[in-house]
Amino acid sequence: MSYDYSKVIIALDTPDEQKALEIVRLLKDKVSVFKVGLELFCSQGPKIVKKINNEGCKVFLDLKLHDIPNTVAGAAKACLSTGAFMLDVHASGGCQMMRKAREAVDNADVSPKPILLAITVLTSLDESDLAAVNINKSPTEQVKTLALMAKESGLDGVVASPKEISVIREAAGDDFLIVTPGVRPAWAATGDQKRVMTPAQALDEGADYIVVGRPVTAAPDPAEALNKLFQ
Ligand SMILES: O=C(O)c1cc(=O)[nH]c(=O)n1[C@@H]1O[C@H](COP(=O)(O)O)[C@@H](O)[C@H]1O
Repeated sequence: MSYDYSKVIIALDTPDEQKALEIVRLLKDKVSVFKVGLELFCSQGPKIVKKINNEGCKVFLDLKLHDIPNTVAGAAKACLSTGAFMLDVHASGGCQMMRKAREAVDNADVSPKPILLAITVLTSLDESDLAAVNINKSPTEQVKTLALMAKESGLDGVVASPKEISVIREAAGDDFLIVTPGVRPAWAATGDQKRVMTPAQALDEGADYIVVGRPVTAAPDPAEALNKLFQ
């Protein structure tokens, strides 16, 4: 079975601009969306987004905004000027916060508008981690609650683990985007990810995008690792 590499987002978790751009240049024939997270953004600032765009690639600007509604609205507005293709906020910031982020995107004079996603339950957390913060629900139940809040707040989709795809689809429908990190080919180490499936399983379950970092970027030959992502 052949899998669609346009659904693959590569996470550039490095503080180093040259290393990030090297990976983009090495993989851009196959993948067109790269993720700039807090490590790269805090090290290099917003200009890194333009530099990746100049390579002909799109950027998921993954800053996981989570604050009071007014502050998140301002930060989302500031993110829009970077030219990002995707932005995210934490669903657990609440519906009012997510609606303010939605308004900031809708009111901005940018075209096309970025996709606005909500983080549900981080893929590094399991049931015992949720219990430790007094959330006495399974990750699946909590993801469903947060995904429905995100949908009600007008967001375009959510970030969740592949294990929750079918529950989100059933609750939120086919036109709600599902982006799944926590993907690990059978040949890769799980590391700090707890709710995982393989990239092939995640796409079979119906993920719109999968996010993968270290199995590709930390491999001795990232291009070869990308080629065998679905094995
Ligand atoms: O928002 C994310 O992208 C994200 C959400 C989540 O729940 N889990 C998660 O791992 N991520 C990100 O996805 C990437 C996964 O990287 P690897 O674990 O190296 O494949 C990292 O950049 C994380 O910040």
